[in-house]
Amino acid sequence: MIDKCGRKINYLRISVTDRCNFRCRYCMPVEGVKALRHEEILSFEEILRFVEAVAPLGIEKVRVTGGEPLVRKGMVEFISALSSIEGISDISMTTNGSLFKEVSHDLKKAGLKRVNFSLDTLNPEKFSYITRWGKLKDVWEGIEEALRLGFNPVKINTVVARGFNDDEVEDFAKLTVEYPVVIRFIELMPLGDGGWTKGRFISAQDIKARIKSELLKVNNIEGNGPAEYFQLKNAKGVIGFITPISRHFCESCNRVRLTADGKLKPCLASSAELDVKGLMRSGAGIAEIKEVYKEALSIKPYGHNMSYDKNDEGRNLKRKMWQIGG
Ligand SMILES: Nc1nc2c(ncn2[C@@H]2O[C@H](COP(=O)(O)OP(=O)(O)OP(=O)(O)O)[C@@H](O)[C@H]2O)c(=O)[nH]1
Ligand SMILES: C[S@@+](CC[C@H](N)C(=O)[O-])C[C@H]1O[C@@H](n2cnc3c(N)ncnc32)[C@H](O)[C@@H]1O
Ligand code: SF4
Ligand code: SF4
Repeated sequence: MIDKCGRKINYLRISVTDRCNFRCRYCMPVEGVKALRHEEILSFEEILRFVEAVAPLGIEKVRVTGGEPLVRKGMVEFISALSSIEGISDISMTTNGSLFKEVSHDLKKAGLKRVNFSLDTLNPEKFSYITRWGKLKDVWEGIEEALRLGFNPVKINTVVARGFNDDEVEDFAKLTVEYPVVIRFIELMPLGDGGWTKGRFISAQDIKARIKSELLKVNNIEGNGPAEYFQLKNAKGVIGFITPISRHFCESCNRVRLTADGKLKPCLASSAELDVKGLMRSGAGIAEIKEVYKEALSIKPYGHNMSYDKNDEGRNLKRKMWQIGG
């Protein structure tokens, strides 16, 4: 479907859980996180019913995210069921990668096409610091396994934070010489829940400046993501910059989101949400689900006004990244 701003919406991001086995410092607080109760989150059957309803309205691509999607039991069966829905041609996952290796083969067989790993440092001690207790080795083995199994492309998302990993930008970029991965540097958004804010922000322009090697412009990387791409000479992989703050890409936005607790969100950076769970649990059928989806598109904002300028905490959105499905 085309929304009121003329954008083709074909991408649904589904958060399958608000739980996570990490507590990345820019994302979640270490304590005080009250996880949703089992009955508060959509069952896989409910999510599948929703996808079946919206696929005929133009949703072709589905990304599974969270929280950490792989902490939810039954992911392989869920991916398999998703991939059998008519019209869904691209199923991908965004994961911290720590639990990926052992289920990677089954996920591939079930129909998962692409994986984006989040990895913010290449230093094991810094990795345990940023995630609070994670092991870099687990994630790296997951990435290598994804490459071995032929997931394509394999993307690595790196949120760059001043004073934490801005000294590693060149090292990340150089990974693309040896590995056929897509490294995407992401600007820190004021949607975190860990107290990392304005002082940690670095614009993509400044991130780029930390790469001393020549960057050659590249087009057409598979995926829906809002990034600008480059390549180092003779590299197997590609480098991208995601610029939610310094250069908005909302005019080409193609996505809506379903939260773990069953709210349909037309935009990551808006508190607007429609209650799909309540609707489905009150016995609504496919036609009513379609109507609520159309309503979401009709209120999808043209853009966002997240910024660090108004106050240091950014905007007071009702939900943070881990609760929306970053
Ligand atoms: N402002 C904004 N940022 C987004 C949006 N979607 C994703 N991002 C940012 O981009 C990062 C990467 O997102 P991914 O989950 O890897 O998904 P993607 O970029 O859509 O992925 P591909 O389909 O592989 O291109 C997220 O962690 C966010 O920081 C969005 O709709 N708006
Ligand atoms: C919320 S996580 C959910 C999926 C999974 N747990 C993971 O880490 O990939 C999705 C993405 O959001 C990013 N993210 C979290 N907080 C962010 C923030 N404040 N600004 C920018 N990106 C953020 C993470 O780095 C990760 O790449
Ligand atoms: S970024 Fe992902 S892995 Fe890290 S705390 Fe947030 S949801 Fe968990
Ligand atoms: S901020 Fe909203 S409108 Fe802009 S790209 Fe993200 S979801 Fe789309």
